[in-house]
Amino acid sequence: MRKIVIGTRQSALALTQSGQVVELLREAARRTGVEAEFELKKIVTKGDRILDVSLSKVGGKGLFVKEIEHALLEEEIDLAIHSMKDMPAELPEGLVIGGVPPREDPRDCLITRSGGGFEALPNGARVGTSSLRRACQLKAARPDLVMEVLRGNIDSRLRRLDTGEMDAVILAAAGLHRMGWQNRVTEYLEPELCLPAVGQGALAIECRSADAIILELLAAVTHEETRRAVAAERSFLDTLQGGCQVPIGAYAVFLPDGQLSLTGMVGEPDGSVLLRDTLTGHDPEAMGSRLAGTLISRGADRILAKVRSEAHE
Ligand SMILES: NCc1[nH]cc(CCC(=O)O)c1CC(=O)O
Repeated sequence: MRKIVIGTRQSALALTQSGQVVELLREAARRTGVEAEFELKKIVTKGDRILDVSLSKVGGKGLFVKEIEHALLEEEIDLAIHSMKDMPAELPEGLVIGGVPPREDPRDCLITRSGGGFEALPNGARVGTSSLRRACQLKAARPDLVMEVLRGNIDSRLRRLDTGEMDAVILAAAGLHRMGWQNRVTEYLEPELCLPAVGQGALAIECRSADAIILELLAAVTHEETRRAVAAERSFLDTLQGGCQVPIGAYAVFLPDGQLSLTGMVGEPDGSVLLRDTLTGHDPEAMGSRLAGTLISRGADRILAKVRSEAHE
C-alpha cells in the first residue's frame, strides 16, 4: 500500500476541487489495480497571504503554486492539485503536469445586484474584477463601465457585491460550479465577448517527472481533449511569456470535424486596443506559438511590455 500525499491550497475552492480530484484518483487506482491511500496536505502560498493588494501590482508568476512546487521537489508531497489558470507557462526542472481531468465550464460569468445581464448594466456601472484580461474585454465592449479592484476568495468577492460596493462582479463559472453556487450566476459571458484565461475551468495535477507510478495513475484520470486544448492555450501563453497578471486570454475547443480551434487575445487593460485571432489545426503546441506570432506581429509584445512596466512602478 503506497501512501500518496497531495498538496493543496487551503481556500474553500481549492479544498473542494482537491476533494473531487481525490475521488477521481481513488477510482482510477481501483480500476488500474494500484494499491494506494490518499492524504491531503494544506499549504499556504504567497498568493493566499497577500489578499489585500491588487495581484497585478504584486507581480511575479505563479504566486499560488511556488510553495507547493517546493514541497513536491522536497518530496514532502507526491502530487499537487492546482487551477490550471494559476500555473505559469514554465514549470521547474523535474516537475510535470501529469494529469488533466475533464474541464469544467471555461466561461466567465457576470453576477449583478439588480439581476439584469451585461446589456442591462446602467451607464457607468461599477464592475469588480482585478483581471486585466476581463477589464480589457468588457471595456472594449462597454467603455462607460468602471472597473473596481476585487481580490480574495469567491465568497468574499460575492460579499462585496452584496454590500452594494459594486453593481456587478465577474467570476470564473468553474469556481462557482465546483462550489455548488451556480444559482448565483446572472449571465454566462460567451467567449466572443470575454475570452477566458488560459486553462480556465481546467485543473492541473502536477508531479515529479521521475515518479512513474504516479504518472501512470494520472494518465488514468486525464481527459485527452482537455489536455490538448489546454496545451494549445499554454503554448500561446508561453510564446507571449505571459503570467496570470497580463491581459491575455485564450480558448481552444474541438470542432465537429476533429480539428482544434484556438482563439487568443491580447489587449490594453482600458479596452482601447484588443487584438484577437483564431486558427484551426491539429498540433496544439505549434498552433499556440503560431497564433502568438500573429498577434506579436500586430503589436501584442508592445502592449505586454507596457503593462509589465506599469505593474512594477
Ligand atoms: N483568479 C483566481 C482563480 N483561479 C482559479 C479560479 C477558479 C476558476 C478556474 O479554476 O479556472 C479563480 C477564481 C476566478 O477567477 O473567478
